[in-house]
Amino acid sequence: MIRHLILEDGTIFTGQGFGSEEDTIGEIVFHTGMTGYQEILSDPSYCGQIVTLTYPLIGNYGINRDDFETISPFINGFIVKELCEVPSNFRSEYSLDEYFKLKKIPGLAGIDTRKLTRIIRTYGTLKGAFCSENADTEAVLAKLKAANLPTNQVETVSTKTSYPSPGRGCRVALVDFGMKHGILRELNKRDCDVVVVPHTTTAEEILQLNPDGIMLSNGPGDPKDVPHALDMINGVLGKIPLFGICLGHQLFALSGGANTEKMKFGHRGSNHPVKDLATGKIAMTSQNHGYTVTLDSVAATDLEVTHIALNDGSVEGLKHKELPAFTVQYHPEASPGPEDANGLFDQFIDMIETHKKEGVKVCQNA
Ligand SMILES: NC(=O)CC[C@H](N)C(=O)O
Repeated sequence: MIRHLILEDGTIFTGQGFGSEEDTIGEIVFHTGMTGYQEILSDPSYCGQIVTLTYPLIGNYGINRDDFETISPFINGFIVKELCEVPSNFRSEYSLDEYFKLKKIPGLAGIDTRKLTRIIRTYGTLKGAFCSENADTEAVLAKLKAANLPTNQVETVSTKTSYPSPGRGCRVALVDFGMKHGILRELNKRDCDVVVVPHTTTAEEILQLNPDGIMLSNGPGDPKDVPHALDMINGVLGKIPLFGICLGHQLFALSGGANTEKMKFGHRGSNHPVKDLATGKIAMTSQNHGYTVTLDSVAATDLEVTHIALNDGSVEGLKHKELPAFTVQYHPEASPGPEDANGLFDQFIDMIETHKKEGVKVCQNA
């Protein structure tokens, strides 16, 4: 099946459709990782977006049972240069084409993804639409230009009810704004007694769980679309240690009085160097974000910038100057990507232990 991709600037790419035959629209973003397409396509932070991969051959190890970051993907489309139709890996259960048919996600293969990426890098992230060979491209373009991108993605991807992921260690309330399973895996690995709660949970409801710490997950969209989380964050701040990742980091910044803004084309890849300003150490990090904390807005708050991106100097980490709370813009859980920053989960557990020793809270296994 021949399929077109139409960009809002009028560019038309024509390639081979795969997966579902549905026509979708979405914000087009590119990811530069060489591997990890299964984790990328199932990361809820891409909700509503069409993801293109810059690595030229995708699908060669298929889709397996173990590497999902959520149960069902929320992406609106996937674009690759060359699609591997016959995957070869002992874990593979589906080809990308079979999997996308099952999940009703349209794909496009055989277009020049370098050209597409250069357009995004030049003009910034733009809207795009998939349509069939026979569609009236002028009409699709007009519809695309008029279309508003959704603003309720956190509502779409967050759990509707709380659920436990039991352990014998510290109890962590994990606020699900569109949580990647990798975060839960890292907490479970450290034997945390996790309770995953919906994004609408209030500070009182969280404190009633008697947690030793709180984690703010990653998630899709603009952090300013989640204003209800700011009161919750301020309500628990200082009472229990806090760790936030990506959207969680941006919400922490907003709750502390700093600002966020949309980036031209964001950071999505597996090799973004980030500098820890306290130690001077550089970590290679996994990233997926289109918004960032505005550097100049942090100075007037009680927050401090702890990490910066070496590629563009943007804010990559924050901490509260006095209270036990820190956040990062990148993904210490990796999946996909390097695990250089994995120790941040241990830092969080250490922070909880220290907080407990100070007599504020007694942990189950203390
Ligand atoms: N992975 C994330 O949590 C992304 C955060 C936010 N949706 C952004 O694009 O910046």
